[in-house]
Formats: sequence, C-alpha cells, structure tokens
Amino acid sequence: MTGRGSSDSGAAEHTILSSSVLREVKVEDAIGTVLAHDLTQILPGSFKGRLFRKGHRVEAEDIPKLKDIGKEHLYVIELAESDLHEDDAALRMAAALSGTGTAFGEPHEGKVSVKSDRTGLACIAKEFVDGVNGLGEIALATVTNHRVVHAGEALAATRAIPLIVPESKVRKVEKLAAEYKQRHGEAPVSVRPLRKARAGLLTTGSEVYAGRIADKFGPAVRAKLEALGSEVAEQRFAPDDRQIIVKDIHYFLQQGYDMILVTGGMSVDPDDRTPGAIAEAGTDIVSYGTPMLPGSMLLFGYLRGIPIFGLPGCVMHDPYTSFDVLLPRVLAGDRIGKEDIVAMGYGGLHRC
Ligand SMILES: Nc1nc2c(c(=O)[nH]1)N[C@H]1C(S)=C(S)[C@@H](COP(=O)(O)OP(=O)(O)OC[C@H]3O[C@@H](n4cnc5c(N)ncnc54)[C@H](O)[C@@H]3O)O[C@H]1N2
Ligand code: MOO
Repeated sequence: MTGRGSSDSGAAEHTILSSSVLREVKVEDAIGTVLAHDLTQILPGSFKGRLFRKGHRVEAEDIPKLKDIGKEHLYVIELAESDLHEDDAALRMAAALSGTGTAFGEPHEGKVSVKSDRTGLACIAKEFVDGVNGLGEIALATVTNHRVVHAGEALAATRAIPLIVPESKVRKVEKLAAEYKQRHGEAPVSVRPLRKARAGLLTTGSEVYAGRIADKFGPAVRAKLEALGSEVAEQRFAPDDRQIIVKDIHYFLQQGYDMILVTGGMSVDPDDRTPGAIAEAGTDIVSYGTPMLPGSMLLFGYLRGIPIFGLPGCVMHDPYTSFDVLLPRVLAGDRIGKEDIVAMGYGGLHRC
C-alpha cells in the first residue's frame, strides 16, 4: 500500500463531519443542566463506580462532590442525528452481537456487559471481534472462544471510546453481525448448552486394583463431570492388563454410556497398557498426545461414535488440563477432529 493511499483511506475514516455540539459549562454554572454521561468516582481500594448517572439534573449540593472527583467543567450535548451517545452506541452493539444463551443490561459508564444466562460453552467469533475493533473509536472485549461460563458470567463488553460516535460506525458493527449470523445461523457471541452425559469410568493400574494405594482418579473425574452437569454412571477397576482393559471398554459400550473414560497407564512405561487397549477395542483414534501441558499424554477418539478418552495422571490433581478443554466441547456437541487437537498447543502451556 502506498503512503498516500493509506493516509487517504485513514483520513476518510476520521473526518466524518459531525454537527453535534459539545458545550463545556463550569460546574458552578451547571446547576439545572442535565448530565450528558455517567460520572465515575474511583477511591482506590474501596470504590470504583458511577457517582452520578447520565440524565441527573445538577443541584447546588452536587458541586462539591463534582469538584472532589476532579470535575471543573461538564458537557452539555446537542446531539446531531448522524451521531450516537456512547450509551446508545454500546447498547446497539451489544444487541447486534448477542445470540443464544446471552443477556445484557443497561449501560454503566458507557459500557454494556453481555453475560451468559447458563452454564455452557462460550462461542466467540474471533474474526468478528477483530473486525469490530478494526473500525476504530469503538471497543469490543470478549472472553476467549470455547471457555466454559456459568450463569451471570461476562462474555463481552461493548463501549464507544469518545462520548459521541458516528452512527455509521455502529451500523457497520450491525452489518458485520448480520453477515456473521447469515453465514453461521448464530450471532457472533453466544453460549451453547452442555448435555448431561453418563460416563463409564475405567480406572487402570495394578497398584490401585490390588489395593496398594487408594484411588484418587475416581473422585477427581467425578467432580470434573459433575461441575458441568454430567455424571460418572459406573466406575470399574482393571489391572495393567491389555485384554482386561479391552473387555471392560466393550462392557461400557454395551451399557450404552454417552462417553468412556479410561485412566492411568497413558505414558511410556512398559506397564502403560491403556493406549494399546483403547486402540485394540476398535477406537478411531483422533490423537494420542495433546500439545497442552498439563495433559500431554491424553488420548482422544471415537469408539462406534462414542467419545473415548485416555486420561493421564495429571487429571487427578490438576484443575485445568487438556481434559478440561476437550470435555466441555464434547458435551456441547462438537465433533473433535485432529485440527482441534493441533490448535491446542498455542497458548496451551499452563503448568507442568
Ligand atoms: N519419561 C517420561 N516420563 C513421563 C512422561 C513421558 O512422556 N516420558 N509423561 C509424563 C506425564 S505427562 C504423565 S501424565 C505421567 C504418567 O501418566 P500415566 O497416565 O501413565 O500415569 P501412571 O504411570 O499410570 O501413574 C502415574 C502415578 O500416578 C499414580 N496413579 C495412577 N492412577 C491412580 C489412581 N487411580 N489413584 C491414585 N494414584 C494413581 C500411580 O500410582 C503413579 O504414581 O508420566 C510422566 N512421565
Ligand atoms: O499428560 Mo501429563 O500430566 O502432560 O501432564
């Protein structure tokens, strides 16, 4: 791109003429005027929030409070038809991008928060978020795609940067959102529900089977499933014996469970029989090995269409592993492919 070309197009973005009028009034002379935006007070360590609400009519007793938060002047706005107030811009953007499983409230200090109304998988279209933020003068901040969220948790926040923005900017956001919806059948920010799965859990390891040590995998896996609304329907124990593990996997398949989880024996020792047994059971293995730490020795595949996991040792003690990334996606109905596993490496180093 030439310098001239880029500066021309940059200028076009930024010289949209506005006939809105922002008039500054000294706070002492502002009695009777109506506040043009929320006014924020910050008392570090004890308070951050709205001291005065947009629309508040300034009274004499407000003057010292306004001075205490550093206001010498206030704006009086005469808004042109082609412009939007920050609150209305933020509201319209939130409305445009919010889809299934979301809710948003009124603006606070020029910001509208979009929240989840359920436990589910946050679906955030990165290309849409980047497209919006590339427009300038408006901001859209979101959580990352495929994060588990609970009811009331924030997914996205919209805000205009100046107090007044051209309505055309917001219309561009609405257009991007409508195009996304048309292509994908869902808005760019949504939450997918998680189904309630009943899992069969097979805990391998001769030391556990023989009672030399107490099982720690069962309670950990149960807790992870229950936190997402699913359950371990049955747990069985097997020694490090490939044929016994294969038999138990087939038993779970016959029981009609929604998911099969096999723990232990996932690594490089001669006694680690689990990956071989899962393969021998007839599994289409999507991946043995996951580029995320903790959880690099995880195996994932499908056995006659049923998701099957081989869970390595870290799942017992670590709250966030590759299992915690893939389990909610499976529960949301995603068919996990090799490309999903490959994509886990970037940003996948957590703790090891
Ligand atoms: N040289 C290498 N060493 C290790 C590798 C590697 O690639 N090369 N991988 C590491 C990773 S990552 C993991 S995770 C662990 C082991 O994973 P495994 O799934 O094979 O775990 P086990 O060998 O079966 O057991 C490890 C440890 O945990 C105890 N255990 C197992 N099951 C239970 C249970 N149900 N309840 C309580 N405790 C259990 C087991 O007794 C062992 O002490 O390997 C790394 N090493
Ligand atoms: O499968 Mo291991 O614990 O990477 O963490």
